[in-house]
Amino acid sequence: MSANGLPAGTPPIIEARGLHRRFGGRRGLFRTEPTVHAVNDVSIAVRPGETFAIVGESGCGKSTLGRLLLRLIEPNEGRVLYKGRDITDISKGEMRKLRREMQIIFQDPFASLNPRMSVSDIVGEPVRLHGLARGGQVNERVAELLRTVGLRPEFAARYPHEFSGGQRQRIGIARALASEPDLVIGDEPVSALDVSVQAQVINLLEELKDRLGLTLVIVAHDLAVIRHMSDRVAVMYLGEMVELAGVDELYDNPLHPYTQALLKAIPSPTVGERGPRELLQGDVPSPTALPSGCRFHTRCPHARPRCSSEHPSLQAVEGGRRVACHFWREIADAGASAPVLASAVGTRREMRLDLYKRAQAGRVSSLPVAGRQAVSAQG
Ligand SMILES: Nc1ncnc2c1ncn2[C@@H]1O[C@H](COP(=O)(O)OP(=O)(O)OP(=O)(O)O)[C@@H](O)[C@H]1O
Repeated sequence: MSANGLPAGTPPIIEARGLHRRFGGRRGLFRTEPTVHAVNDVSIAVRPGETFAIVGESGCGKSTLGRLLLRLIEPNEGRVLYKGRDITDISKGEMRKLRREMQIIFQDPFASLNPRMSVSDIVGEPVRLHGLARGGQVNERVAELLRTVGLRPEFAARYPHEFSGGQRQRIGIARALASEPDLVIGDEPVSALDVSVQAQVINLLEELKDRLGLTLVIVAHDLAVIRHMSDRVAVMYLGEMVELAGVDELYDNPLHPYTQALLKAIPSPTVGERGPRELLQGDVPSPTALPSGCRFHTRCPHARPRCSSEHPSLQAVEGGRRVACHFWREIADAGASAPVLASAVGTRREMRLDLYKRAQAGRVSSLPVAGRQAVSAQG
């Protein structure tokens, strides 16, 4: 076995090495625009066939990292490797060819589909573009793709506004699958959907992943969703990866105080089932004025003087885990990682029940209002 957990000689399907991405910083006549440090020195290696999740609060750089992996935006520093090949500097033409293998599902199924295109054109476009079928075969392929995502082939003649949120996301998934990709990045693929529909779309993604042998990278802020479907999880805070672990290890025994806080903030399906939900104190500092030392020290309940002066490196922990905290071992020894979380987040079946109960209780506060109103119960 190699360091990334793959049999020796098998490259990760996608790999980030020391990626940095900054926005802004332009000099004007009278003032310089602040620089946003969106992604700072992030390295990950995704194994073929796994579901790899990237989680964290809004603004922590998850989406930027997802887009860097697909080269939809360029890094300021660092490299991106696809199946062992360095694709950081390849030409636009070469990248276009590779796009067939690397697809993205966007968060907002209302904004991501062209309202003037029929479903047949939306799903058929990548099929034609990549020369995967011609003439009447394109329509056959569109019908097959619609069936694959649980939609009726007759829907091909309709337009996006005729569908519910869940159905639109299925159309987005069909489009992503149309080019027969190996790697699909889902950028918050269910967070704009009603909670009752979220479970259906998650189940669909899982099923398609197994059936089509895909690798999934899921970007999300909802840890309950991630628990259900991922193999490994990278937790990000202010542009940095602070913890990386297998999903069960992370949920049963989170090591980083930020991961612990995120898990404690997951709403419980039943009041009294576990301790009170503890919301993370304070706001995320601005990515234009990063705190010194550990970036989480301004909100960390375990912070000590060293945390504000010395930046913690990402340390290797047993079992391929990584954590960036000076005091993770002492915190774990003191029992602060709250093992109650294991049962609180629960098994796959409990997770479905959790999503269902949260929907019943109307606990969908993280959803955009437009998404909530427009989604029908059909999914
Ligand atoms: N094109 C851009 N121009 C300027 N700043 C940007 C741009 N894209 C992202 N940012 C900033 O970079 C930081 C990280 O953004 P990013 O969207 O990657 O975070 P995120 O964790 O995915 O958050 P969200 O879930 O809200 O999308 C944020 O401060 C954001 O405002």
